[in-house]
Amino acid sequence: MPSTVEKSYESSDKLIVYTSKVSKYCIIAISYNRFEKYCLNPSITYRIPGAPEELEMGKAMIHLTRARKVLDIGTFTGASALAWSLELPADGKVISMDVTHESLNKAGLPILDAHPELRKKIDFKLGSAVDKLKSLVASGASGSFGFAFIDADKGNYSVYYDLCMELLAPGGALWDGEVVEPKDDSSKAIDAVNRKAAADSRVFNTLFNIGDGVHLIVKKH
Ligand SMILES: C[S@@+](CC[C@H](N)C(=O)[O-])C[C@H]1O[C@@H](n2cnc3c(N)ncnc32)[C@H](O)[C@@H]1O
Repeated sequence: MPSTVEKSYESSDKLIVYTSKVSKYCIIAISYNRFEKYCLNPSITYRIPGAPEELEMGKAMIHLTRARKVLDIGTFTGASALAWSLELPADGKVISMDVTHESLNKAGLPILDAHPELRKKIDFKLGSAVDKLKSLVASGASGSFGFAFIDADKGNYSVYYDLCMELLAPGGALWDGEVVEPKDDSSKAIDAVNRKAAADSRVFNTLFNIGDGVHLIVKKH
């Protein structure tokens, strides 16, 4: 039987459509539909922004953990970074990283430029996320982040997991953006990090049927 877990904007499932209608997606106020429209362009490699329900759930985690600093691994258009910035206090910071800023420049920055109060909370870093995370560790930032969202190249998920565990404070939440049955190299890499978290006594972990599946991992106190 095919999986019924999918992002709300791709779904015709009545329950998913209903729950997404009832949920209040604050990011829509900041033009989520503009991000979606950009992503419909067939020339875009990564056409998938985080689904609104995933971004809203992440925002709830930022609120619950009272995070002041957030890691956003995989910027793409900037939609997820923007969502986290909405929930952070005025002096909060999102460190968002990507190997390209093409989609950010075309889709996210024009939206953020109209919201300087959000733009100032986001530090967009260009380059390999592994290198950027290692630099943060080297700069003494270990244990200082309250929330991390992993949503980039699947082959590096295990490395991202280890580096985020180092950078997160106890009680911090790690959010791994996709869960699928292991078939190809990407889904096998996601499955491997899911099993790694499940076997890691330093964390609580649970898989949610939200969007196309989300793994929430919380570093224990
Ligand atoms: C699924 S998209 C991210 C979506 C975004 N988080 C959102 O919610 O809109 C994945 C992104 O990861 C980036 N990426 C791929 N490999 C990377 C790497 N080694 N380091 C940093 N970013 C990478 C891609 O360029 C792409 O923009």
